[in-house]
Amino acid sequence: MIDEFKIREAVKSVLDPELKKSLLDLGMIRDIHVENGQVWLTLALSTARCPRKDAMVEEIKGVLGKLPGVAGVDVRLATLSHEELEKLFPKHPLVGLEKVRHVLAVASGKGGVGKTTIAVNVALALAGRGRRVGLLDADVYGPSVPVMLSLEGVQPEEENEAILPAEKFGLRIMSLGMLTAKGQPIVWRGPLVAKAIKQLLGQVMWGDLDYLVLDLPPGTGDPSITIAQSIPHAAILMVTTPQEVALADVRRSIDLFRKFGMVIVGLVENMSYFQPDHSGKPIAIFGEGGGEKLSEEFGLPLLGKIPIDLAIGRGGDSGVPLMVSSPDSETGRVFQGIADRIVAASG
Ligand SMILES: Nc1ncnc2c1ncn2[C@@H]1O[C@H](COP(=O)(O)OP(=O)(O)OP(=O)(O)O)[C@@H](O)[C@H]1O
Repeated sequence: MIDEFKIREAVKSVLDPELKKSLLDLGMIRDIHVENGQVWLTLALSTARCPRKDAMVEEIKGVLGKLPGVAGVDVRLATLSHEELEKLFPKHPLVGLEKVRHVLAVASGKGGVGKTTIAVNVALALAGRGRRVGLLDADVYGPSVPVMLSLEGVQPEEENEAILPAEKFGLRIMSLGMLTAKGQPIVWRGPLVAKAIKQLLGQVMWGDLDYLVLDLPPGTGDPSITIAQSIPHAAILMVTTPQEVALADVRRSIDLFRKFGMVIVGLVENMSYFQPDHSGKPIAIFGEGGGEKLSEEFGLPLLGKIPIDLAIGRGGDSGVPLMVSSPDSETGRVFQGIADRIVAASG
C-alpha cells in the first residue's frame, strides 16, 4: 500500500531547477497527505509568478504517478515566506538586475524629442523579436509610460517585500508614476532620485530578462546621469531630432555620458521626415542630416530614422502604441530595424 514514507522517498528526486537540490530537502514540498491512493501535497515557490512552476508540478506528478498504488496526485501551490526565502536564497533569485542581460537607457539632449515614444516602441520591437523585455520609466519629471501603455492608476503588487512589475503587451513594466499617488505632484530631487531608483532597481522582481529598457529623464541634468550611472552595464541609446539647433544639446549630452564612462550604443533620429502619402516625396519638416552629422562626429551608429507619423501620436494618447497596433507599418518596420541592430550589437 502506498504511504507517506514511499511518497517522500520518490519525490526526493525532484530538484529545484535553480539550486539543483531536492525540493523536499529544501522544504519546498510539504503537507504530504495520502489516502486511498490519492496524494495531496503543497509546492511552495519562491514566487507565485515562478516561470518554472508548471514544469515542476508536471515532474512531481510524473514521478509519483508511476508509483504502484497511486491513483492521483494533487499539487497545491503556495509561496515561501520571506524568512524561508532569505534562508534558501540569501539573494532573491528573481529580484533586482542579476538576471537582466542588457540594460538600454534611452536618453535625449532635451525634452519633448520623443524619448518615451522611442523607449516604448523599441521595447515592444525587441519583445516582437522574441526577447524578454522590461521597461522602467525613470523619468522623474513626468513619467508618461503609464499613459502610453494605458496603465494609469495601476499600483504595483507586492510579494515577499518585492515589487512585481505590471505586465502589458508582453512587457514587464515599472514606472515611478506607479509609486506616486494619483494627482500628486512628483518632486524627485537630488537624494530622493537616487533613493527611488535604488529602491526600484533593488526591489523590483524583474526576473529573467534579455533587455531592460530605461526611459531616462530628459536633458543632461543630474537625474539622467545619476540614474544611468547607478545601473551596472547600462548602455545609452541617444535620441536626437534632425534640426541643427537641437544638436548642441545632444552633443553636450553625449559628451557628459562619455565623461562618466558610459557606453553609447547608437543614435536614433526621431521626427526625421513626413511622408504625406505613398507616392509623394518625404518632407523634411525639421530639416535633415542631424543624425548623420552626429553619427560621423562621434563615431556612433545611426540605428534608425523615425518619421513623423500621426499614428505615433494617436498611439501615445490611446494607450496602444504603434508597435502594438501596427507593427508592420512603414514606421513599425523602422522600429523593427532598430531592434535588429540592437540585438546584433548586443550579441
Ligand atoms: N515620430 C513621431 N511622430 C509623431 N508624433 C511623435 C513622434 N515622436 C513623438 N511624438 C509625439 O510627441 C510627443 C512627445 O513625445 P514623448 O513624450 O515621447 O517625448 P519625450 O522626449 O519623452 O518627452 P519628455 O521630455 O517630456 O519626457 C508625444 O505626444 C508623442 O506622441
